[in-house]
Amino acid sequence: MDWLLEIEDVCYTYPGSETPALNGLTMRVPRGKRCVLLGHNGCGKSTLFLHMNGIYAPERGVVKWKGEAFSYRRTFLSQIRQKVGLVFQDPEQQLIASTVAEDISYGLCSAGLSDDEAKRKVEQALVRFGLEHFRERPVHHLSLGQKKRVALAGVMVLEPELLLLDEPTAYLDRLHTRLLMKELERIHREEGTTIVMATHDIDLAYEWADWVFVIEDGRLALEGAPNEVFARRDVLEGLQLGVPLLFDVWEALVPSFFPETEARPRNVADLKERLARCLVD
Ligand SMILES: Nc1ncnc2c1ncn2[C@@H]1O[C@H](COP(=O)(O)OP(=O)(O)OP(=O)(O)O)[C@@H](O)[C@H]1O
Repeated sequence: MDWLLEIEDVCYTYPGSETPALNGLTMRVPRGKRCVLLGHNGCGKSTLFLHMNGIYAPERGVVKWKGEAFSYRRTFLSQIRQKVGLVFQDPEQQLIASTVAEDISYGLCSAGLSDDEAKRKVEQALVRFGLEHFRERPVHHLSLGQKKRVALAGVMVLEPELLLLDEPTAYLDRLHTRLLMKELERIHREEGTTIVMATHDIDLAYEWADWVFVIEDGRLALEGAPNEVFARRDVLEGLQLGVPLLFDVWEALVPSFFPETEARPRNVADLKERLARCLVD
């Protein structure tokens, strides 16, 4: 496999803390994949993201971009932050400009785009995230979910090669979760963006991802294709993470309705279709 970003034996302990947040973590992000990062509160997901775009430097271990170790010099860091976009869990940490349109255009202007080109991209992003009516709104007048959408738009408009999303659906309602997932699908398909999403939504993880990482106590506990990872019910239940609802439903239907050899459905629509066919037969 072709790795975009590699984390090798990385350790990191916050000042004043006795327990390491990352404790010998080794993992590789496969290029072009939609990856999810699963794990309990406090297992180290956000700390890992902060290492992946060079905001934090590891105490021990190495982070590599396309096989090259991070150097942490100013020029290297400014280049890596153009390639690796990070949307923080808390949008309040991300928003800087006074209005929504200014905030989304902030990174584009620093990237040296012409005013016309930046304006065109900002308009597109406003529509894609359902923010067209908030264009001139002061950022501090927005709800938390609206702020989260502005933060997502402001990073995604920069078209990073690797997009890191720390719980992107937190605070989003159903409609805006769907809009976000549609947008992630589009950038993955059209621009080949590699995406890593930290989430607690195991059902969304199963339907969306093509690679899954499970982190526990600052280390990699499990990784692989969703069907392989979620088949490890023993490990996932031992970690109190559980398995996707579709897995449980499928197991209740096999073998009475479907043979054990049949591949598992990846989403609800797929299951509905198969059930309809099965009931007609
Ligand atoms: N600024 C900080 N100072 C001290 N300790 C911290 C700091 N930030 C995080 N930690 C600790 O580091 C560990 C890892 O935290 P991190 O935020 O990376 O977890 P997480 O997996 O992202 O959690 P969540 O699912 O709740 O977002 C936790 O034990 C946390 O308490």
